Amino acid sequence: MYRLLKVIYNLYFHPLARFPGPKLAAATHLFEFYWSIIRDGEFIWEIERMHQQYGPIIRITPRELHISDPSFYNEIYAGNPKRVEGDYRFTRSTGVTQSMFAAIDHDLHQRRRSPLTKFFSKRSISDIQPIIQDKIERLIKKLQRASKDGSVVSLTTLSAAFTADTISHYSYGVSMGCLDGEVENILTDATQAVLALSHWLRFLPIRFTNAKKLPPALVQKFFPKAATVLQTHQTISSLALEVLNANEPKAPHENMFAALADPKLPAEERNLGRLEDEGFVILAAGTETTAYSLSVTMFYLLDNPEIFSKLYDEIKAAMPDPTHCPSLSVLEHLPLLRGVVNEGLRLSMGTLTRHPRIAPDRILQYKNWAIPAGTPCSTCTYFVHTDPEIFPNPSSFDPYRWVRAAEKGQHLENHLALFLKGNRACLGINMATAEMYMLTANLVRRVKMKLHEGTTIDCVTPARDHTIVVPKDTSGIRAYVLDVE
Ligand code: HEM
Repeated sequence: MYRLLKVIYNLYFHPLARFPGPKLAAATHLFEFYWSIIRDGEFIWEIERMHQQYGPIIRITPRELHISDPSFYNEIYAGNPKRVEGDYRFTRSTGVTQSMFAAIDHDLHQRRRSPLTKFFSKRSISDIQPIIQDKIERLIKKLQRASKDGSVVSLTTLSAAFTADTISHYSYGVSMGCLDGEVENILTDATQAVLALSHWLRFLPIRFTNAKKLPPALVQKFFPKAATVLQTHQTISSLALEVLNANEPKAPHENMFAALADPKLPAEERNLGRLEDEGFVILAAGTETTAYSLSVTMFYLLDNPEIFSKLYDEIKAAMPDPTHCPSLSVLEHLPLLRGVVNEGLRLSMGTLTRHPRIAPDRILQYKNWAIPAGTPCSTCTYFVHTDPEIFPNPSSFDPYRWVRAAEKGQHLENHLALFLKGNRACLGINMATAEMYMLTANLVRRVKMKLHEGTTIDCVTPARDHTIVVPKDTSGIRAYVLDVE
């Protein structure tokens, strides 16, 4: 009876009752459940279809709107001083409830984010170029070995090993060492395992570490992926404990864990659970997305030899000695490299999911529609990055579109939406782009590769939303290494 009344309320009396969209989506969350869970991450394609039928603003669940109009983007993803809140059904989707990402309230989110912002400023990232270059050298050694023994390499796995080693080294001072032995990356396995469940977690609030209460042998036998997640949590947990229990506390500027354990922070903000969750978010966020963007960029470069060769010439002129990479600021000013990085970021999409934001204290006016305060609203990056008005012929890899726009003084980069905008945007933008510029420049300048026959456009074609992008073919970007300089 209650459910029936709720459906009637949702359809006829809810503040969103007059917004366009299918009745089923407005009536019940089962519609979202079907497309996200039964159809395993295909809600985005249903949202695309709904926009074609109902126009730019649609009600996609009983309580949520999706707006596909780039001109409204900055209203949803607003910056300070506007208050912007997270949506509990989304923030719980990673199972890490005490992180900054999961802080719904605007002020709490800003308080959690602020001790970490200095680590990700342009200047701080410019200072860690030697760390990034060190990981690149290790990766190139692996490629050298593959060129000698003729083995096929997975650029997807190697990119994730590179990003995992870089962020672990930078965030708490110890590299995970994925590039040192046989490439093993429990972090990337754990992230993918958690994110594959992200739609379930919108419906069922679970904190992953609760699984710790189960006997480890049982978890390993019946939920091997959860076991990987727990293993990662345990690594992070022991690092957090070390920092919290240190006799001589490290200075907060030494590394991110030390900053999170700063005695000046309120006690409730520096307990073990909080450090574990924030640690997991930083490591996971710093690994998977950038790695995917890197491997997508390499796919398109290897698939377009003419562009590759022009880029090689540009980089060679700036990097005559292949073992001496120029500074980040020099790389960022190479027009074609900049176009390649931007185009790789655009086509990789970053995430395929929707990132809802709530304006808690104001009505958002979209054309004739007054969106009530407190309504979760989103615009998926995919719709911005494939908008033909902004990016003509959007599915083609055309780095020159960025070069042409820059020459005309157009700010096409304003439409690069994968890091989102506003005060809850990605904290790691500078780090992600530094890794993209440096690894791409080094690989193009120093390594001759050829795509494996089984690596096709399907390997970079978005198919499912597991928060991150799951491509049509999940076998990864594989290549032969012909020569290394
Ligand atoms: C291509 C690479 C990357 C993409 C596409 C990306 C994308 C995003 C997005 C969309 C969000 C917003 C999530 C939300 O609240 O709805 C986010 C948040 C975040 N990202 Fe990234 N990210 C990337 C790389 C990185 C890197 C390298 C780091 C380094 C640690 C990082 C750290 C974070 C953190 C800590 C947050 C939470 C920010 C907050 O809640 O205030 N990201 N990222």
